[in-house]
Amino acid sequence: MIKATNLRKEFEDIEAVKNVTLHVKKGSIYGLLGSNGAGKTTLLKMLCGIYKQDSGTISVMDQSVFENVEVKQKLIFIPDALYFFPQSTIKQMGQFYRSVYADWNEERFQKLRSVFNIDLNKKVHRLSKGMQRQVAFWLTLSAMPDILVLDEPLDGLDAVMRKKIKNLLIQDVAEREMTILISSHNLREVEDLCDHVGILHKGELMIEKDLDDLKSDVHKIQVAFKRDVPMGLLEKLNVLYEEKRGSVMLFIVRGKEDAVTRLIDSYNPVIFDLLPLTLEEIFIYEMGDVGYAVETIFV
Ligand SMILES: Nc1ncnc2c1ncn2[C@@H]1O[C@H](COP(=O)(O)OP(=O)(O)OP(=O)(O)O)[C@@H](O)[C@H]1O
Repeated sequence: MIKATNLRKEFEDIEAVKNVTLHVKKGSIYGLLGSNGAGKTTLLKMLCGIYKQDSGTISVMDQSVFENVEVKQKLIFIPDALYFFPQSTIKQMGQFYRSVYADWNEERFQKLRSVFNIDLNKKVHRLSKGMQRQVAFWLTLSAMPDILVLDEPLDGLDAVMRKKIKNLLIQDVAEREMTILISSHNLREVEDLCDHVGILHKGELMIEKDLDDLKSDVHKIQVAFKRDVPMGLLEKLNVLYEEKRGSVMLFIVRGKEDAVTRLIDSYNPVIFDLLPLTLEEIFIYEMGDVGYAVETIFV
């Protein structure tokens, strides 16, 4: 759905995006993670056709996106800093969106009143920051985009509203294969939403991963044996990290759950637990140096 190859963007003295290649598949939710100043906003703006890249290619729905009205009809970008017309009410903003987006769904707009629960006749500028963000989602989801690009979208929303909005997004992905590209400086905030993750660090995409693969392939195990850990076992385990805690060993291993379990059971352990890992742990253990370099996005 979105394909970018060797993208580069420079501002005066800084190379904000360096040679980034990225692919977002139709119907997936791709989390673009990175610390402050990593280049997320710059990259998103290029992918939405707001900035023109200095070099590299971008294809959105198999077309170029820059100054392409047809593609922009189907793609909505919710920026970090929201913009609404001065003095406009939610209703008036809705009328504007309806005039711009051919797929505007009035029925949905009305239905979503019960989710957002804000008076349609309120001027958007008089609403709180979090409420303005809710209005941005309300308008966007009523415009039924095929692609949704979100720059730090959950900032300023309370926990209940975050959950509601995440559910609405997942519903659109499940029901009509909407594609979402979402940036965040916080992995935990989006890990329950994304199926793919890319980590941008100092303008470079360091890692791109399918989260399901990651989660099913890395495990934490606690194990103890009557004597020392059998030598043969260690040779067969793909150990990413190990630590001795008294008589219990903690290992982070890569491999399928069944295979790891069978292998350890065959050595008759006295204690054996296989525990789930958080994404944070997976990144830190599996990515080694890179994991540590991007630690700031786990805060
Ligand atoms: N319009 C601009 N003019 C000059 N420099 C810019 C401009 N926009 C971004 N930059 C620089 O490019 C780098 C990347 O900025 P960008 O806003 O893309 O990062 P980000 O990952 O979105 O950061 P944050 O999480 O803080 O929003 C920064 O060093 C920033 O100062």
